[in-house]
Amino acid sequence: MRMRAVWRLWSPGRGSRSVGDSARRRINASCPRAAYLGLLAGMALKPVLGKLGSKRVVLASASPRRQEILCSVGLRFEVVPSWFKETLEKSSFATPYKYAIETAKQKALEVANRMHVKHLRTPDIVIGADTIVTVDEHILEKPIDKQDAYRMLSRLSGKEHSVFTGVAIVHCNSKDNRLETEVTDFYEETKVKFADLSEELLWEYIHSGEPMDKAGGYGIQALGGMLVEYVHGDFLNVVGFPLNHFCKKLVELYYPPPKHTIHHIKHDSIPSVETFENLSDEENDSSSPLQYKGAIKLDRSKTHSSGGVCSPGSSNIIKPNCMMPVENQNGVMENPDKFPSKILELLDGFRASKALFVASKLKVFDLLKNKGVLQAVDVANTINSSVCGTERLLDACAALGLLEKTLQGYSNSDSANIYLASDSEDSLHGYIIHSDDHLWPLFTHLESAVKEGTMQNYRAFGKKSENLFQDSYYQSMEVKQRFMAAMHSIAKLTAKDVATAFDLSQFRSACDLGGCTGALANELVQKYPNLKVTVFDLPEVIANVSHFQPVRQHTAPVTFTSGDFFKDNFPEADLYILSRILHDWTDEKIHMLLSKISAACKPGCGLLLSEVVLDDEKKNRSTALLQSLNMLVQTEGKERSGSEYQSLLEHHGFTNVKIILTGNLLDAIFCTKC
Ligand SMILES: O=c1[nH]cc([C@@H]2O[C@H](COP(=O)(O)OP(=O)(O)OP(=O)(O)O)[C@@H](O)[C@H]2O)c(=O)[nH]1
Repeated sequence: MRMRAVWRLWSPGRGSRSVGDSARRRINASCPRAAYLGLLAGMALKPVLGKLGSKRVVLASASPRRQEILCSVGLRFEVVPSWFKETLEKSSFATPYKYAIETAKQKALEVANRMHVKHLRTPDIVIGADTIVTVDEHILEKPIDKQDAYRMLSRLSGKEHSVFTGVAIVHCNSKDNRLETEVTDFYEETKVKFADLSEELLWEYIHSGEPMDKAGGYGIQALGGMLVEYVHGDFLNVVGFPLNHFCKKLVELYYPPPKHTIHHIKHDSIPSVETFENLSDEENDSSSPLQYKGAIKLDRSKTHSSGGVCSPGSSNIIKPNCMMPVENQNGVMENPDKFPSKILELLDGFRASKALFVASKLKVFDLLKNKGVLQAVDVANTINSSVCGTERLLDACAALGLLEKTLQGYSNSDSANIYLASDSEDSLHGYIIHSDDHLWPLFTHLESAVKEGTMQNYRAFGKKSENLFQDSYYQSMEVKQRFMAAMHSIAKLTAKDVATAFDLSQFRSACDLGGCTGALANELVQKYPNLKVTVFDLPEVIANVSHFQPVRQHTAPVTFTSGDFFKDNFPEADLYILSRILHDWTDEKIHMLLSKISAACKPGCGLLLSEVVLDDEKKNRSTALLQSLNMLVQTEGKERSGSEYQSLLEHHGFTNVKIILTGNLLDAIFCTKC
């Protein structure tokens, strides 16, 4: 059996497939019931997603497979890999799965604590997982070297073994600055049987490099799939995350079924599709004040009635658009109406954005940060606006979670104090104003941009953009400062995650090409005190960087040098950085730039990119895909997928391309010059 044919099934190279695809294909071929359940899992998560949509969900895992499994069902989450060392004493656990659960729990708790203490960003939910393989009463984790992989795989050869994934879902709450956590955990077991493996096959597989970061030393979703005779149970559990069981847990946690319906639900291994679809609307949220709780107790004739009025106070009259579940003839709860909540939310999106923009522009958040609590009339007087208009704006902001409203008046929410006040360290004010003044007018011409396939700067601002940056962003001092403030906001928000995505400790000098205000550079010198970082950017930018510099920084200062990276020679360095640069340009210009960088790089030099990385199929990451539209209306560039970046980079002699989806607004890509 030769292995070359399916190589790259998983790696982010061209022709790679997502775990969803490869997993589904395999399940379909070998286990129709599992295929059915796999599909159900996707549907099941959707309604729960609505529930999680407003929460800050963190995946405490560096495993790209876990990230992709959860991404593929549309869950929105940040990735913060756990620093917990997997060194629990195995013999102290009565069963292997208890060990996996405890490790998963410790991984998640470590991240919850770290985020709470260090970053003052207490997540709502942290998910941790740990996958182990057990055979002949041995627990196998990830091999430490090739010999170890050999020992593991030869143990598995010709036998059935178990794969356990322990999962911990940690709900967090910050009370008086103390972190409170509530842990829900579970495990899933899948049995896998290996064929007899010849020495030659075994070593060929080990030399492919695939076993090294995988529990038991194999990746069932890729080459390792060829070693497998059968799988009994959840395939994705073997890959690293038991999605189906996870969905069931979420449903259990968020939608405990009303008692009298339990016996009606047809249980296969998970509740039927209809039951999950019932959950898709916020209005079914048991914590919602508009939940129409009483209606569930209606006698059947009333439940099936189609007339009447539905109001919170009149529980025994029901109309279909109240989205109450009703029983169908099989006794399964169904939603009579497919209410278009998602579409309505999108329809409203621009109103919410504009409310945020206007409140920011009128400095409402600055005012409330300084004054604490104010009545609408006081806010109106201070911002020189009508009382009736201000009151509606404040109410809308409160309903959107940006403000808090009590009898005493309006005050900032925690996140408004951190991100919306213009003087706060992590303020997004600059980006909000840029969005209102620059992106909003451009987006009003999205239709033309789509029809013509070009940027809309001329239509929006009456200026031809022959030289994008000179003509669009640096045409006046005011626009330039606004643009720099916007870039600074995003760079500050993302810098830590980008700077820590890869270990860059071997580098001594770095040059951030187009590094603007130096926000990422300043983060890098903090993390790597021995790294000398130069920011190289246009003279117009460099002339204005001073007031963006940190006040108290106990590291060697970042150096700023002016020049045009397309035309001028840039400073020598052993690490080059391009953050949000490539997405501005066409492939042709990118080739020009990468070829210059490649020529400047000695072998072993590194190149760090930070960009929004699209999934290869360009269908999952809506924020990233909307960002690509953003590039369409204002530049000649676009956002690209991991494979597209990989191919651009490899073309210029950069190898070992690694991508980390940080869960933040920018992802990180690292490669080295061979
Ligand atoms: O068939 C496959 N089996 C297992 C995997 C991958 O193996 C690892 C398991 O390791 P662990 O649970 O310790 O997770 P890590 O990768 O170290 O990430 P954490 O940060 O979460 O500790 C996991 O990545 C599985 O996906 C596989 O790919 N195929």
